[in-house]
Amino acid sequence: MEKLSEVVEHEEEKEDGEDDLSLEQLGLDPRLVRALIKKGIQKPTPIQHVAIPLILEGKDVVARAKTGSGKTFAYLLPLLQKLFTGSSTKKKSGPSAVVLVPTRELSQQVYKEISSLIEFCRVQVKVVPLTSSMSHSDLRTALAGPPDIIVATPACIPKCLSAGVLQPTSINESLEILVLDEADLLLSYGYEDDIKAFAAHVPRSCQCLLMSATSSEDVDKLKKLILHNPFILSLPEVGDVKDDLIPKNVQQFWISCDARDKLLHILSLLKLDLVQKKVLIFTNTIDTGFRLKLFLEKFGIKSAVLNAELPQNSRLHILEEFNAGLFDYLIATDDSQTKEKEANEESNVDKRKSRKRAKQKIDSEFGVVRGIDFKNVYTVINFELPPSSSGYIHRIGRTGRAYNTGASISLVSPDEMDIFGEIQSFLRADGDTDIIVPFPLLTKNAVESLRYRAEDVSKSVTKIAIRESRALDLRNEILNSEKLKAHFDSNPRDLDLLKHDKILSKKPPAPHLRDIPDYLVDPVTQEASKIIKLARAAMGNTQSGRRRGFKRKSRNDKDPLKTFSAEASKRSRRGGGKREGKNDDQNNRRKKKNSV
Ligand SMILES: Nc1ncnc2c1ncn2[C@@H]1O[C@H](COP(=O)(O)OP(=O)(O)OP(=O)(O)O)[C@@H](O)[C@H]1O
Repeated sequence: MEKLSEVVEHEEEKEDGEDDLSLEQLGLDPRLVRALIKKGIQKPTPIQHVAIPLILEGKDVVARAKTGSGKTFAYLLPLLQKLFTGSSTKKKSGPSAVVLVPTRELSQQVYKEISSLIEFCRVQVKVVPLTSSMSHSDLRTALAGPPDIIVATPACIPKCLSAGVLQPTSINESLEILVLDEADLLLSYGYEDDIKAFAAHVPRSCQCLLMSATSSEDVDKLKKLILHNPFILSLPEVGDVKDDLIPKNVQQFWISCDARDKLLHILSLLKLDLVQKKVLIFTNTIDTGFRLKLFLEKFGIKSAVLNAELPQNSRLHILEEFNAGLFDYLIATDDSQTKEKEANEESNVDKRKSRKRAKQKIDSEFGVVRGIDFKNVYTVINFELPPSSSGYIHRIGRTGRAYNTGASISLVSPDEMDIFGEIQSFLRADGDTDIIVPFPLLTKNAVESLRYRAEDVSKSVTKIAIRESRALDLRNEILNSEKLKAHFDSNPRDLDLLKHDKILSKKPPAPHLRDIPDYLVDPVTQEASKIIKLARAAMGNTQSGRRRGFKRKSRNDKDPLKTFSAEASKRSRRGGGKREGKNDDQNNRRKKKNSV
């Protein structure tokens, strides 16, 4: 039986916030409510509003809601509440709850979220994160006790079972709640057999929850495998938009350019201050990520890279630093398909050696994008389009999380028009106009003014330079990783000292490339950049390191992408700065979209 529409429709009626339920009214324990308030959370998101009472009642739930909609608390809060108030005094031989996630990064993230709630609530609940790379003795130690909650990737559980550190009978006797988080990804990460092996030991009485950002055959498969008679919650946010997969507070833009002009375009966007920080940039291969980093470095733009090749400690640390605002630009290489592509590309260079290297080095439980809660990312840039629409949705979902606003810009070359068309039609409701609109702030003149410098510099970023920097970065990070592991447990403050956005080129950037002289920038772009800076100041975003609270109230009126008018800038144009022909039309379309 699937029970959906009445719950969801009720939720949509409350969009204007008139009769929002408070956290207490959801039936949450006062300790949890206090913990949430300490974390700056005042009221539930729509998915929390619907899911929490059902989960507290003991129902199996499948929750599909867009990226950044607060699905983690939607299952964690009732899960913890059940453990706090659990009536059983019998000593358990196994965990009461298991949370399965597709990647190690997510496992850490969920573990930290649970730990901080437990700490705020001051209750005795033990949670452990497990990864399949842990040794048997580490797993044994972690499971001694036993813990109340295990957070793990699915591959871990069969490993624990076969190593004898977790007994099937203990699971069968103890397990009360099983969560499959990011369920749409669990099977695509190759965990089907692991989940099946585990499912055989899950008792029928166990409450099962399945959370996902998109619906797919994989989600249905998992649903059939694990859940009994669940409530299906699917949350489109706005009634008249087909199925708003990407939060409506994220504006999506694209820029058409040749593949060889992508470096030039991204330079123009960043150097001319046309995007708001923090910025997360996606590439499809690790080499492209390094190419971009080296190129930007030459212009004095420091960035860090994040990819599957880096040691796990470094990856976690890079994420922590970026979230803490220690640097503004992160270049991430994502996607499991990318991993294969990367391995294939390398194998052409030196088949045997490289294949071995690719296999060894690229972590199959790594996911940059999927489910990771990047904090305060305002702009996501697709330097290259991902190979699928769902990849696009997960990437863009790193901005506009919870009640924040954000923007995305995709650089699209002619050979990417097919996948771009697919993404557009995937997002578009029947008869609707395109959701991803041309980016209005970058003029042809602005781009051309930087062409000479960009082309000159891009020639110096050779394949050899890329290979060397990639090796150097890896070496540094392996060293960092060991130091990190040993040191930071006891000296958490020292985390700040270890920077990941270090310059990789041998020479420092030339001063004439670091600063773009005014005469090179046309008046329209100058104005756009000025507005972006003002807006940043008005939004309190001058220091990227400061964590901003979530504000329900829209900040659209201060958002330059919403207020910048082509007409106004034309008036102020002093001789020459001609905008790209399409932009007026684009602005009109954009305004129309924004008024929805
Ligand atoms: N009720 C709330 N009010 C404000 N912020 C919230 C609320 N609930 C969660 N958040 C914050 O919103 C952000 C996104 O939440 P979360 O990671 O759970 O999203 P998600 O739906 O799991 O996204 P994804 O599908 O990308 O994994 C987090 O930083 C979280 O702390």
